[in-house]
Amino acid sequence: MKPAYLLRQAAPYRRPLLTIAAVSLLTSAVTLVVPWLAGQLLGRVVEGSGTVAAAAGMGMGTILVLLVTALVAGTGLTIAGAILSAATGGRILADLRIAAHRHILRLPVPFHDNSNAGELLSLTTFEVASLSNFLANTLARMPAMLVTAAGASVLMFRLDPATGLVLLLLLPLFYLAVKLVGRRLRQLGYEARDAETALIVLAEQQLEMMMATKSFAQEQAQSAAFARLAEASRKVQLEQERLKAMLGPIVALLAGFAAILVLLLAGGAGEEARDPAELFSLLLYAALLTRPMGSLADLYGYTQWAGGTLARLEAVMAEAEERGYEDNVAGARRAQGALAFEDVRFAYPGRDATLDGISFAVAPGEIVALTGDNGAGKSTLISLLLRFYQPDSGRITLDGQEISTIPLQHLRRQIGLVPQRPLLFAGTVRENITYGLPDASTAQLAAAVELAQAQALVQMLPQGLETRIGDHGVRLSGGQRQRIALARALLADPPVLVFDEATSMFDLDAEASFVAACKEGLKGRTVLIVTHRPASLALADRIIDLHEGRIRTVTERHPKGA
Ligand SMILES: Nc1ncnc2c1ncn2[C@@H]1O[C@H](COP(=O)(O)OP(=O)(O)OP(=O)(O)O)[C@@H](O)[C@H]1O
Repeated sequence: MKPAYLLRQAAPYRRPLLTIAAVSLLTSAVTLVVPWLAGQLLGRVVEGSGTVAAAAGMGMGTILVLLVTALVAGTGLTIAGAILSAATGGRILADLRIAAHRHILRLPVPFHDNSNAGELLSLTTFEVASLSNFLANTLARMPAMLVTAAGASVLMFRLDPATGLVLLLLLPLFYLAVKLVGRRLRQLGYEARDAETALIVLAEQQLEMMMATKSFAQEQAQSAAFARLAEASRKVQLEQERLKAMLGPIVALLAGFAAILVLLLAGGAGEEARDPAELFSLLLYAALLTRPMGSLADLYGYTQWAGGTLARLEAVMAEAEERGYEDNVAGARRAQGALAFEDVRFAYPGRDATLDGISFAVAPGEIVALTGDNGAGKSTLISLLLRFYQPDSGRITLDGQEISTIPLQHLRRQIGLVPQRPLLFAGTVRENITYGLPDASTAQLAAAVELAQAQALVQMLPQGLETRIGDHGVRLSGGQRQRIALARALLADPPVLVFDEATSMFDLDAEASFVAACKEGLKGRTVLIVTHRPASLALADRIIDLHEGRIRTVTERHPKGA
């Protein structure tokens, strides 16, 4: 674990963490006083005199009051410490989650291409939870645990030096045992986390593939795959819990044996009879010592394990965010919509160039169709325009300004994209359409629905725009989903519209009618249409045909001035 990163994470919570540490130190001070007072009380009860207290002139009543006060204070402090730890742990958890999630949303598309959604999910949910628990509970309470252990040892040593000697001899043995078991615990912690993450990843993937599983009748195979992972996770967790279950009590037992030994030595060694008050205190201190010893062993493994999670979190947080985020782009000027690609070349990492030597310009208000074989690079070209990826060379401009210099969100808000596979979420039709413009007016909504040829669909739905779709709602057909995605892009009325096979699932009549409506409704907007279908091609002023990443032909359908 890198302590510097840990300290940075803990820095904003310095105050509550220090408060927890202070409260637990106080608790441990009170805890250390109790055995002594109890010993004195016992001495009074048995013999009528406790040596030290008697010397200090303390009466039995005073001792009783002090003892009760210490017990009540100890209880109060323990409760306060637990609540404080829970509150601080919760705060750290929420903050870490929010920060990690915000960061993940801002990471570039290539990062998401190469990472697994399930792994990110597990990092921001249960892994971060264990980390915040570690910071607030384990780390903040460690000083108190050490102080209790050290305090009990020192006080025992003062009461009886032979005790101290035995303790000193036991210490290296104890350290060795803790280190060995702690190492195994750390390994098991890693394995348990990996097993649990693999399970989440598979479950997520299987839920997404539900219809494929059913149509290929693969339920048994998929169940078996899940069962294997669930079983693996159970086994690791069992081993982990078994070790944990044994560790604390066994260490406590050994410490207990040591205490008995100490008592025997201390009780029998001296020529004079021991003061029963001292003996009783000694016994209580020995009992007190057993608790932190067990916890310290557990702590060692846990610290190592939390370090692993921290390293994963650190790796994700160290990934650079997309360049060009500006928090306030609301006031930026609407673009005219002139686009230009100038000798653009682009290759996905580790692959040959997907696009090469791409040059073309689109004037504001022009409609340009991109066509070409599967894999020719059409969607990639659109991705470059939206700055999902950066060209390796060449320039892409909007209104003459290179897009890499335009604030990212402003650029993207100038472009209404309808992707090949519309992404709709479980919510109402209205929520889905207004996704990019949550405060759209009724008139804007109605216009977008009409232009997307979605009125008939909305009227047909049981609660119109308020009908829930997706999970717990109505399932829509491919063409219906496309209409909603179209309405979503048209709603904000951006100066540039990009339709990537946006009407590929429309029936022919519907497509022809959409094309006709677009001719009228999209006047003045720059439109890029990726399509193979004649009705959409008929809409275009120009058709650019791509072949293996290069422009093969350009067909002017409505030559300028004609
Ligand atoms: N994220 C990615 N990482 C690596 N390679 C990719 C990625 N996305 C696409 N490709 C590759 O880039 C090439 C062009 O893909 P693209 O989706 O741009 O083609 P397309 O012309 O839109 O095809 P289609 O008509 O089938 O939709 C393909 O060979 C594809 O495998």
